[in-house]
Amino acid sequence: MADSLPSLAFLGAGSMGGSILRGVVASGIHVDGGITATNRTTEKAEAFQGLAGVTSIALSDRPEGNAEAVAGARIVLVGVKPAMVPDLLREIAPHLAADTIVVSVAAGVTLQTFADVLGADARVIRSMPNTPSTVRKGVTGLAAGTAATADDLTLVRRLFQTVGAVVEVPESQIDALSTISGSGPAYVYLLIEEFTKAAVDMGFPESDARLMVEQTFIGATALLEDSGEEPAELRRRVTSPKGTTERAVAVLQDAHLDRTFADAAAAALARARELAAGA
Ligand SMILES: NC(=O)C1=CN([C@@H]2O[C@H](COP(=O)(O)OP(=O)(O)OC[C@H]3O[C@@H](n4cnc5c(N)ncnc54)[C@H](O)[C@@H]3O)[C@@H](O)[C@H]2O)C=CC1
Ligand SMILES: O=C(O)[C@@H]1CCC=N1
Repeated sequence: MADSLPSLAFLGAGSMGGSILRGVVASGIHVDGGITATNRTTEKAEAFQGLAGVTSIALSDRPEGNAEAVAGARIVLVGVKPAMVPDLLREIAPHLAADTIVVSVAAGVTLQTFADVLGADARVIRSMPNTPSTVRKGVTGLAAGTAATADDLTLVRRLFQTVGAVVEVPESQIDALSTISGSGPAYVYLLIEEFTKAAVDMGFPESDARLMVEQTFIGATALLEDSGEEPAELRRRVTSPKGTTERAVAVLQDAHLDRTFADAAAAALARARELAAGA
């Protein structure tokens, strides 16, 4: 792993940009020239004040903040909502150096959209990270634009490896990756919420229900990571023949989780295509 990163600008450090920023800071990696984050409001900007090596700008106080952040950065992360990306790119285009690497985290926004605004020579890499990047357990997909060099991709891979695992894919697959690992944390939290309701319905106080469910998810996934076993084998070890788990798993399988997850991913993919079309 590299021991330093070049200067970073996070334009839009909300849920996602903020997660990457916090993960990078938590990693302790040295960032040559530091990190600048911009957000619209002072409230959002204050969330990053006091973080070592981070300059946090509220655009409400400093309207030129994005231009300032870009001027000092080697890697610029575009972390605003998809519909806001073209306007932001028009704003920063005059301030980008020829070798600035622009990294998008926006769902659905294509490399072509970036090239349309920044020009075909702009060095753009599409990323699709997820929020566990905050605790350096993220998964990030990367797809490089044609003008990005191999060294650019190496630098950006290094950035995201400081906050988790990295998967390189062609751009044609990045929206599909988003439906799995980008959105995936939300699916996991939904399962936790619903499972907790089942525990409360069995008479447990909310606090005990939460502890049982959350520690079960944390423990089961930690065991998966630590053991290196297949999930199916770990499930088998819980499921005694003719025992209680077998009955519960049969009910879950009857609910066609396989089809439900496939349908959910397909719905997310359809929405990514709408976003790509500017909807
Ligand atoms: N939330 C998630 O789990 C993931 C989000 N993404 C992508 O990340 C992007 C941001 O999503 P979230 O972080 O969820 O939204 P968010 O609303 O939490 O963050 C967006 C931030 O952008 C700031 N902002 C708005 N206009 C700005 C401007 N002109 N200049 C600088 N900052 C500006 C806002 O102050 C806000 O803090 C989206 O494009 C989304 O597709 C990608 C992967 C996962
Ligand atoms: O919901 C969204 O559009 C973004 C992309 C993946 C996760 N959050």
